[in-house]
Amino acid sequence: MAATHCDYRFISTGQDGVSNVKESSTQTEGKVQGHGPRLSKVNLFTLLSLWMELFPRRESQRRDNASVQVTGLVVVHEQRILGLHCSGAELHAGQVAVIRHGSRLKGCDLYFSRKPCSTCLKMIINAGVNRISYWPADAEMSLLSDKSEATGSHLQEAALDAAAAERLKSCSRLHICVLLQPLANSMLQFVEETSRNSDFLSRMAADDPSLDVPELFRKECWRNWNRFSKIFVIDDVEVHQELLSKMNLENFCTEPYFSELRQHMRDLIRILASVAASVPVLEHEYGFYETEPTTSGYRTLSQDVVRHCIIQAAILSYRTEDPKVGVGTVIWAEGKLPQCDGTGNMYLVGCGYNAYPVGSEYAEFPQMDDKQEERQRRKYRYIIHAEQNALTFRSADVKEEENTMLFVTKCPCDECVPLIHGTGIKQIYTTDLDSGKVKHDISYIGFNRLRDIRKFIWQRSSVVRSASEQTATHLSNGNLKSRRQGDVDSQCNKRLKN
Ligand SMILES: Nc1ccn([C@H]2C[C@H](O)[C@@H](COP(=O)(O)OP(=O)(O)OP(=O)(O)O)O2)c(=O)n1
Repeated sequence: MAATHCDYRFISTGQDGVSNVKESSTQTEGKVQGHGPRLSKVNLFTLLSLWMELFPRRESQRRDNASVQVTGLVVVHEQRILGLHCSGAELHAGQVAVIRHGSRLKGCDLYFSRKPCSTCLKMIINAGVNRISYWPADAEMSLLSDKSEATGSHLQEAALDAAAAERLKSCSRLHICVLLQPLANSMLQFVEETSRNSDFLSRMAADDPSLDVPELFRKECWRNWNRFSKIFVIDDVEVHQELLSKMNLENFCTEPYFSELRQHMRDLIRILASVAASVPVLEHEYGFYETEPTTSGYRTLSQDVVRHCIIQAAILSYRTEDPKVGVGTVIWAEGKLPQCDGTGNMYLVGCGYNAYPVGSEYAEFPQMDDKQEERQRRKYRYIIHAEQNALTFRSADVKEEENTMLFVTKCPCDECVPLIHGTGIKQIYTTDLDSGKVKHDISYIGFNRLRDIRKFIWQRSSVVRSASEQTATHLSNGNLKSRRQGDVDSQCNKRLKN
């Protein structure tokens, strides 16, 4: 499919090979073929911007003005993520980016979950940003007439804002466009299958073999899809076309571009729904809990924020280069600056996924795992782990006086544990499915021995655990089994299955 407009581009890797936005990826270019399907960088950044819009927020971070919508933002410099943001109570996402990055925005690409308003746009243009991409649904200044508070005057303001945004766009050299790429073949299926087999769901299956994990996963996907599609997909085709026209995207309204656009949007939302289902919402039953609670001065995050960060890591894992196992990491710190972001005082330190060394060519390094008898032909000595990439290419330093937290989708291994420790990370949020094991050429022994970092592990909640411990009793067959364990398990299962 051809690019449909000189400024607004819907990037296709299709028949005519249009690729006006070349993926000048650092460590991964040219290695897509031959591996399992992986997310393109454009889609990865787009998905992360949508997910940032959904960052859980406290009452004090909520916006009062319903016609200005919460917006997620990913700041990218030379294909690397510098910041993950969302609007705060007072500030729009674009304003947050200006406050957080200042003149470092020069040359950056910004991925917004909604078309930014003119107030943000003028500052972003002024900062010398390279490119802005936004999700082609409703704008930050809502253009939808059925918004409860969108009275006539709000809509008038929104129309004026859209006109100003157009004028700013046409008078600047900045590319403001819609970047979406069709997913690689079988990507949806691959994400569904791997998310269903996530370490988080596998931990639950190991805890309770009678748990119907596929069914739990299916329900979570469905719940997520219903929620996300209401926010990110305009159900009514005519309303969507009208919106696109208001944003000067009429070229998308013609067929077959319009149907293709909607299909790509829905596909990405399905990806988001599956990845989010890999860590199900099971309040009071499962969560990230500290195994050996310490009395460190730092507060612990709420379960919904932890889950949000873990899912950021899970999204990143779909950019892996490992032929079999994708791992993602994000590192966040709690800063001392006043809260301006919708994330409170949290800021991104770094993020990464497992991949071969930067600049390596396709198949330059061994790709086999333990199935290859000859150990020198296995991948393990060549792959850079997610944590290693996140630490190496971090966008901020780790400060001794701040609480820096690492979120990773697989238990840190013995190669990474000393690095994490040495960097000054204060908290780790992960799964311990592999902890204490030596699997193939990777050892996961050191994680248990880590003492001065607080570890929060995906597990049954302490309420459920202590209920079973208190009533532990020996059954006649000699196994230690809780008397009430059966009741608790079945209650838990009932809720999980409902
Ligand atoms: N905290 C971690 C743990 C692992 N890895 C990476 C290193 C490898 O690229 C991959 C693990 O590879 P394996 O194929 O050995 O994975 P498993 O042992 O999980 O596979 P399986 O259990 O299916 O044998 O994950 C990572 O980046 N960060």
